[in-house]
Amino acid sequence: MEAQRLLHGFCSNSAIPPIRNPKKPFFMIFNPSLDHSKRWASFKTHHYDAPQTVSWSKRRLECRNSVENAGGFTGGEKGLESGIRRKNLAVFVSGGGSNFRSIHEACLRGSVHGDIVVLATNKSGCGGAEYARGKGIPVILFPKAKDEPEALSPNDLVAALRGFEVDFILLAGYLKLIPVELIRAYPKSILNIHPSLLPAFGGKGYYGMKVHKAVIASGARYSGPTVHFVDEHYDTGRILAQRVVPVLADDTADELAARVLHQEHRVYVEVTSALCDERIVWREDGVPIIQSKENPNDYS
Ligand SMILES: Nc1nc2c(c(=O)[nH]1)N[C@@H](CN(C=O)c1ccc(C(=O)N[C@@H](CCC(=O)O)C(=O)O)cc1)CN2
Ligand SMILES: NCC(=O)N[C@@H]1O[C@H](COP(=O)([O-])[O-])[C@@H](O)[C@H]1O
Repeated sequence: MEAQRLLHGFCSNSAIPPIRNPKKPFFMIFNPSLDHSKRWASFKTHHYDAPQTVSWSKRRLECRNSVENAGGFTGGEKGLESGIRRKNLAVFVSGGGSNFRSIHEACLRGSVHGDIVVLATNKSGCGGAEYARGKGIPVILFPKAKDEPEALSPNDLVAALRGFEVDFILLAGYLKLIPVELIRAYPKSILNIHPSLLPAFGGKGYYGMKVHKAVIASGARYSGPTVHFVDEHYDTGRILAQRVVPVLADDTADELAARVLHQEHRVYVEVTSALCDERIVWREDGVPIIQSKENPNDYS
């Protein structure tokens, strides 16, 4: 039976082919969370304006799901009224963990349809780890270091995250390079927040206050957080969201850091909400965009 449904979300997973040129009538989405017979669905785009003037805000993506009611979309499961399954999140921290706490609180109040099921850190005594222990969230150590002998190897880390049935990984002030084993195990499913407008002021050596000091020293008039997908290198993955704050003439690095951090807490919760709602869409040119929660016809 062909079920036509407006699909409010897309799994952000490398198995999903990019959205074809929206001016063309059909493209395919591969939803790996469904069993084999139900994974492909074709989508038809409807244009409200003449094709040459169509903009993302005017385009409605309609899923013509040519399969039976696919698992994972039934309302009867522990899913939302839209039938989208609640997601399991892993967060990686190295420090105080204010972004981690902000996302955890959003999960608890229902702003994010997900649960943080595990925290990973390279610093077992950091603030984020202490907060996790206080909330009953398991803490795992990665990577191995001389002062953390019980930490995990990359393959053990992947196995541990699979054991927690993690869907998405959020880096939040984590200061070590994520290994390729984890990136291959979680394609298009690892995000990071960086405290500058990438690609500026990113890469090896750019973390924490070093970033804000470099921004001020450069004379840049604007800064702000970037949320991006993680690839094998520091800060070079696909940009998903940014927010802009002014850099004031007399700003100290601490004042700029506080202004940026306030926006980090907001944008990371918004992005994590979109991730869990499957509202992240991959454009044909490989750029990820976010479907608005309020208006499914709007993207940013
Ligand atoms: N594979 C990836 N791993 C990580 C990424 C990424 O984009 N791809 N992002 C970082 C977070 N980050 C910036 O957002 C970042 C963190 C740390 C460094 C850095 O230079 N680290 C130092 C070591 C610092 C320390 O141990 O105290 C270094 O590697 O020499 C740059 C950018 C998280 N992982
Ligand atoms: N390059 C990575 C980097 O600099 N990340 C930054 O570390 C801070 C962590 O704060 P938090 O522990 O309070 O969330 C945040 O400002 C985050 O952008």
